[in-house]
Amino acid sequence: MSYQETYRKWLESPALSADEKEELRAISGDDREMEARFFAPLEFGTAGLRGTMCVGLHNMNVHVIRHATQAFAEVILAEGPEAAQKGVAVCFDCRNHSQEFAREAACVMAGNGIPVRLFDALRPTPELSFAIREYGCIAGINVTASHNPKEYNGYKVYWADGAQLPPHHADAIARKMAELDLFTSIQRLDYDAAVSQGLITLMGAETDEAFLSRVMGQVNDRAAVGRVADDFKIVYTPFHGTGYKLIPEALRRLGMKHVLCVPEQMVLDGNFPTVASPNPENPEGFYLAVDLADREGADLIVGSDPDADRMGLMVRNDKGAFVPLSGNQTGVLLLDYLIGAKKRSGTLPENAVALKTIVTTEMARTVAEKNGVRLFDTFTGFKFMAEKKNALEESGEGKVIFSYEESYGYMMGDYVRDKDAITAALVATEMAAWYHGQGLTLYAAMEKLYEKYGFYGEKTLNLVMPGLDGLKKMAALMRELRDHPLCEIAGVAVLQRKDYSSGILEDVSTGAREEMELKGSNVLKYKLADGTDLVVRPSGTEPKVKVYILSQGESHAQCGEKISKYSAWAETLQR
Ligand SMILES: O=P(O)(O)OC[C@H]1O[C@H](O)[C@H](O)[C@@H](O)[C@@H]1O
Repeated sequence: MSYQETYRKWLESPALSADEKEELRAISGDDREMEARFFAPLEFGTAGLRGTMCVGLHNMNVHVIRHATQAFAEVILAEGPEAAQKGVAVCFDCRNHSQEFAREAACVMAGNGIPVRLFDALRPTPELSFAIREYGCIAGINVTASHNPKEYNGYKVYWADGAQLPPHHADAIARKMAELDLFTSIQRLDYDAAVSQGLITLMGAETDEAFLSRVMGQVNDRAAVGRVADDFKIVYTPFHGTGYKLIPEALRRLGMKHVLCVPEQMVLDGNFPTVASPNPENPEGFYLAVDLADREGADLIVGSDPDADRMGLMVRNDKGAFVPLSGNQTGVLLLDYLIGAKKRSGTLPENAVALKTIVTTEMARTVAEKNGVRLFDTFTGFKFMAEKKNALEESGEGKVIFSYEESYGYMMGDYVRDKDAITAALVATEMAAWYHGQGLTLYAAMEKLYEKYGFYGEKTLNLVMPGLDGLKKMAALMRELRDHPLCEIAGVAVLQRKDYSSGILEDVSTGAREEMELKGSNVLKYKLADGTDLVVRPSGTEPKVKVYILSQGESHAQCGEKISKYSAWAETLQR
């Protein structure tokens, strides 16, 4: 069907309200807008569906939510009646329409006879992952666009282990969606009817408490906090989102006496009025936190994104000014701290393992291996880390103590299979308190790690390619890099090329090829003669190709020079 036909189908459907039809009529003369909204359905990417909120096939609205949920329900029903009766947990964040979309998803599951446990109000993403496992649900749904700008919303799907669906399973939903008519295939029960029939039940404070008690089990060294609690101060911001309740509560339970929350950003608001982007990866959003921390003489700033799966830290540098720690740095600090704390308390498993993604700093490998801990790489996304954790632990091959990716995601413990800002904020605060007791800021602690393990520097360049043209440009760039394999980059020889799509590693000088364990993802990785790794991949969540520069050298200056050189090269890839 052409986009014009799909547009007309929507306009004529009785499923659309008068307001929705009005919105569509308003774009009738705008061909580009019509094409952008109706050229194709949204695809399941790194984290399920994500799009801007408006009426359209390529957007987030109740119709797309119902359609995806009908397809998901049929995938669940195919597992048999016993599996379906385990039910689905449904969660949502603070975004505009999130609660409405979550209720719609619940009503469609109920209409298919599948029981739903719906949160009574917004909750952090990791609490959903926990609830699926805790209540033995078959699956989960989360309505959130995580850290994206306010125009976006998203739909994440989880399976019984509490992890987001791996690609082969998500593909089954996508295939079902293609088979099912978006309007006429939907089986939906009204919310009140579903509640009165017991098909929708609510989760509330009891689930928070069960989750928090597991989170608190991740504390390694409460005494380290007790020793500094009188003067160690932190500032926390939830960026208007779901971390607002449980993170301050977890920090209080840790024994922190001075937790100052940024009042303007404690206000739940899907318009994120105080920030351009509610993403702890963007340090600009921390300006209110920095003001408060400077006024109050705080030592550390912790922030979580709107669905409280990402966590970011701002620390005082050697001049006393607040600077961001990158996700790579925070992960390295946490990994080193956790290994040390667990060794000190005698709780480090003998076969301890850490996980990171292929685009995360190699410094983590050095830290792990120098401490006798194995480290494995996965593709981007916690579904892959969850899969690896399950496989290693089920086979008895290893016990995962920490998993992380550079994009500010950290996972600890056994009760979640997704990134978890609640536990990460707790352990990062404990770690900062432990260093504070030795007169060190996290900034100083990071410098010591560089001296101990070697200098590393990372940078990610985003080659933004929006719209329909952008999709084509991204595909063309990846094709070109495959059709004309690079032998040198910015004048430096390429030693190895890894194509994670085919799973082939090629030695450039000998031409020898071998199969890698990881394959099936559109990612290219180059190992260069100066020790740098460069990775090129299209983002699964935003219209951009990401180029990751992972350098190492003898000093910060040397890493910096390499980063500038390869950044200049990466910019030449922008179409
Ligand atoms: O690099 P992208 O595909 O855009 O993904 C960036 C990030 O998006 C989400 O937050 C996912 O949950 C992460 O696992 C991922 O690292």
